[in-house]
Amino acid sequence: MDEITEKDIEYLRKLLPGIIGKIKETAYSAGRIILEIYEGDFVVEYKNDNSPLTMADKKANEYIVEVLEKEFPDMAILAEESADNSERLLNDWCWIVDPLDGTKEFVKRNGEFTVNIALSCKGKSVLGVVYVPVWDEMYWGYRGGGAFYRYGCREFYEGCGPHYEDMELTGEKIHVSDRVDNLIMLHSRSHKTSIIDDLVERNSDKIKSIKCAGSSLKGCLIAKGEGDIYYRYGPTMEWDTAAMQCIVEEAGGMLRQMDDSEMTYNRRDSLNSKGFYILNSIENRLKLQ
Ligand SMILES: Nc1ncnc2c1ncn2[C@@H]1O[C@H](COP(=O)(O)O)[C@@H](OP(=O)(O)O)[C@H]1O
Ligand SMILES: [Mg+2]
Repeated sequence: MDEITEKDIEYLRKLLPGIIGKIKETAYSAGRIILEIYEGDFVVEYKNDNSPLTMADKKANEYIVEVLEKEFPDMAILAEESADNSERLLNDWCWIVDPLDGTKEFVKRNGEFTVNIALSCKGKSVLGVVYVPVWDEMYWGYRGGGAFYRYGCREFYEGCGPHYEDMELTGEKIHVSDRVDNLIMLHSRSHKTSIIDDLVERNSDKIKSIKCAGSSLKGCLIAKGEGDIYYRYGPTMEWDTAAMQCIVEEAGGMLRQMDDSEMTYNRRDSLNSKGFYILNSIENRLKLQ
C-alpha cells in the first residue's frame, strides 16, 4: 500500500473532525446494546480458536457495521464478527472494528471490556474511538487532532435529544506520562505468558509495578498517563490495536511491533503475529535479551 502523502494529510485534516462525532455516538450506542445483554443472562459459545463469543459481540457488530455501511459507503470494513471480504485490500480506507474487545472480561463480568472503532488510511490508524460501557468512559483521537477522555457519556447522549445532534460530546485532552523510571507496566488480565515474567525480571530496575487491565484499556490508560508501558507477545488481531494506537500516538506515545517496525492495518492477514509494545516514551524501551 502507498505511503500517506501531503495531499492525504490535507484531506484527513478536513475529513476527520467532521466524522469523529458520528463514530463516538456509534460506539456509545453499541455499548448500550452490549450492556442490555450484560445485565441479563447470556449464553457463551466458543469459536474455533477457543475464544468466547456472545450475543453481545454479534449484536454490537451488526449495529456498528450497519451504521458504517450507511454513512461511509465508499470505505471498506474489517469487523471481528463479520465475514472478511478481500476487496477491502484494494481500498485505501478501511474501518477496523472490534465490537466487544475483552469478551473474556465480559463473561467474567468485571467491566474491563471495550468497543473499538478505528479508521485506517493507507495502512495507518488515523482515527480511534474506545468506549468502556460499564464505566461509561470514552477515549478518542484522530490524526492531528489530539487525544481525549470523557467520563459520563450517557448524560450527553440520553439527555440531549435529537435537536442537539450537531453538538459534540466534549472531553479533556489527555497526554502520556513523562515518567522515565518507576514505570507502571500494563498487563493483560486473562492472557499471561512466562515471556512477560522474564521481561519484567530483566528490567526490574525500571519497572515499579504491574497493573492488569482487559482489552484496549491498557493502551488508553497509557494515553491518560495512568500507566507507562505495555508489552504483548501473545496473539492479538488488528481490531485489538487499531483504535488504541491512534489514541496513544495522539497522546504523545507510541506503538510498535516487537521488531520495532511500524504496525500497519488493513492487511491480508489480520493477526498481529509479531507482537507489539506501547510506550509513553521511546526512552523506556525495555531490554528484550
Ligand atoms: N489465541 C488468540 N488468538 C487470537 N487473538 C487472541 C488470542 N488470545 C487473545 N486474543 C486477543 O486478545 C484480546 C483480549 O485482549 P486482553 O487479553 O488484552 O484483554 C481478544 O479480544 P476479543 O475479546 O475481542 O476476542 C483477542 O482478540
Ligand atoms: Mg471482540
